[in-house]
Order: sequence, then structure tokens, then C-alpha cells
Amino acid sequence: MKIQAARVIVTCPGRNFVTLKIETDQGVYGIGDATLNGRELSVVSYLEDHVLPCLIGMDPRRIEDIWQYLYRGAYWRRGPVTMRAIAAVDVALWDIKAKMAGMPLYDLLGGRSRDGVMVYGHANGSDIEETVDAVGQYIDLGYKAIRAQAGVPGIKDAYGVGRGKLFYEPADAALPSVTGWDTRKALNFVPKLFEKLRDTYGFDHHLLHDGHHRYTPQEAANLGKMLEPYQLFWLEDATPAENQEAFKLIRQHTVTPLAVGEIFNTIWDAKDLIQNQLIDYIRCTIVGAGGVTHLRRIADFAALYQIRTGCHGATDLSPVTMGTALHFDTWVPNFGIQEYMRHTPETDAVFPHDYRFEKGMLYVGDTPGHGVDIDEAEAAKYPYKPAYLPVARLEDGTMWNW
Ligand SMILES: O=C(O)C(=O)C[C@H](O)[C@H](O)CO
Ligand SMILES: [Mg+2]
Repeated sequence: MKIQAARVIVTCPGRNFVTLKIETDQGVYGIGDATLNGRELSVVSYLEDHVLPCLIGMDPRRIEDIWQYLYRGAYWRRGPVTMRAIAAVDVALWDIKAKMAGMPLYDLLGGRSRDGVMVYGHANGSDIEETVDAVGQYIDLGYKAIRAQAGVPGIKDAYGVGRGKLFYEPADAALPSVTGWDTRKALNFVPKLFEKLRDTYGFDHHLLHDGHHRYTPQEAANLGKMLEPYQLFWLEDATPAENQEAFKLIRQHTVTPLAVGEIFNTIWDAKDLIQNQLIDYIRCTIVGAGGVTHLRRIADFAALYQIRTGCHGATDLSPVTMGTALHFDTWVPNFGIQEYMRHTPETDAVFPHDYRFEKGMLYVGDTPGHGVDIDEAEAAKYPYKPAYLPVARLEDGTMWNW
């Protein structure tokens, strides 16, 4: 069996997606996601110019060997571009293998560990009142877990405040727009948001919050401590994690659960965090961390330390990643939660899929493969449109972490 052809498809049904389609000489094809928000074309070039020529003629059944070939064989390891390209190939090959086996992917991975996958949605508003209303809407939709973010008085376009209610999309301009940040203001504000949410809705639902890499370790420790009375499911990306040891300081001061990993590419980004039990949830997902083959290694390593998964699932992760992650979540023994930001109807039409939402859970279907396809005629209607993530600056103009 041979890989006969491989193509990259770029489409923008409201936002950009990069999709890889691998075709075999036996008529079976597989689909993988390679989207890197705000830097999409770099992965297109990496795949088209440097990966696809090597793949033609290879045996698509040798998933592990092809993974190692692309990882070790490049000599230049890791990084978001390389690992997304590897992920796209890996997911397309798992799709092919599962289709050939006539099995949904979760079955091939080892079978079901659960009936459905608990997800969390994004509630946001320009102030506390709006966010409280938005959380109420998610509760009405049946969600069991909700991430809450609100505009902070005095901060221009605080992180997490979207324009729509169910669809949040931060990559919005042909050049990066400039947002603001002020840690003092945020630290005074965020606990008030959660106090109001618990006063309004009680403690039956899981609440989450994303610090989006904004705080220093000491500030994050302070925030975690102040949030303890509201029993968060997790505080995410409380401090940047290039220096994994930074989480020690947060851990020493708070029992608020910590989650990190959406910008990690490999197990090496999380190794110290995991083996020192400095986090509770590892947030890497399929497209960001080298596909099913590598994410499985990260999850197994995390399981040794009772750390659970919490796959990133923002709208820049295409339905292909969402579908594959749901198969992964359905199988993985140490599952925690899955992020779920809804895609627009245009995106759903480009990527027909068989997963479905019911009462706060997502359920995968039993279609062989990962259950997500691409409608190429529909995709062709939406040409690539440059879009950047915003940047953040402090009041005095200093660049900060967006
Ligand atoms: O979903 C989250 O937790 C995010 O932090 C979303 C990110 O800002 C988004 O995926 C960036 O592309
Ligand atoms: Mg996040």
C-alpha cells in the first residue's frame, strides 16, 4: 500500500484553516488539520515544500515510522510549525488506518473509556453583569462546565471578551490589533467576577478561568489564592511556561487547580511540570503537539502523576482536530475535560462531521476513521484571508504577553 498523492487545502469560512488530504493507491484517503492561527502559510510551505515530496510512495500503515522520519529526520526538532505539519500527517494516517480497519478511531486506540466527553464553553461579556448572563445562557444550553472572562474596567479589549456570544474569534485583523493589560486592575477584578457567579448560580457547575500567560508567578499565586473560595475547575495559563519551574511558586501558595499546555508542541515542554506535579491538567491537543501518536505519549506520562487531559479546543482548531480529539478523549483513561468553542455554520458546512453536542457533552459517531471530512467544493468558496492575533501592551507602551 502506498501514499499516492497529498494536498494542502486552505480555506477561510469565517477564519482560516489549513487541511491536509492524503490519498492512497487503494482509494482510501485521510484528512489532517495543520492550522496555526495567524501564521497559517508557514505550515502550508513546510508541508508542500518539505514534507509532501518525501511522503509520496511511503506505506501509510507505518504511522510510527513516518512520525519518527518527520521528527528525527528533519534534524531541526520541535516548534509550532514543524509539529503542526507532523500532526497533520499523523492524523491523516490514523484516519486512513481506522477507515481500513472499518473502526471509529477510538476503537483502534483501545476502545471506549466513557460514553461521552464533558466539554466547557466560553462565556464572556464586557462587564460582570454581561458575563453572568452569558454563563446563564450556557447553563440553559445544558453545559456542566463554563469558562468565564469579562472586560476589566480600564483595560482596552481585555483577553477573552468576544464579539459574539457563542462564537469567539480573536484573530480579526490584517495586521495585529493592539489591546491593553494591567495586572493590578485584573487582580482586583477577577475574584469579584467569580464571587458574583457563585452567588448567582451556586456551586453545581464547573467554572474555569484563563490567565492567558499574563501574570508573573507571584501574581498568579495571589490570584489562585484569592479564587480558592469559588472552587474553580482550573486556572489556565496563569504564567508563561517556558520556564517550567515557575509553576513551583504558584503551587506553593494555592490549591486552585492549574492547567497549561495549549502552546506546547512536545512532551519536553511539559516534562518538568508533569513529573513534579506542578499542574493538574495538561492542555496540549492533537494539532499542536504532533498528532495522536505524540499526544498519546504525553497523556500516558501525565497519567503516572494523576494529571488529567484538557485538550485545547478554540475555534482555530478545525473540526478535524475537534473530531480527532473527541476520539482521543473517548479513549484516554486520564481524561479531564475538553474545551469546545462552537464553529460557525459556514465552517461546519466545509467540514462535515459526525460528532454531536447533548447536555454539556460531546459524543463521537461510529463512522470509520475520525469522522470528519472536507467538502472541497465548499472550501473553494472561501479563499485565504490574512488575519492576526492581537498583541498586548501595558499602559506605558511596554509589550506584554497577549
Ligand atoms: O481557548 C483558549 O484557552 C485560548 O486561550 C484561545 C487562544 O487564545 C487561541 O487558541 C489562540 O489562537
Ligand atoms: Mg487558553
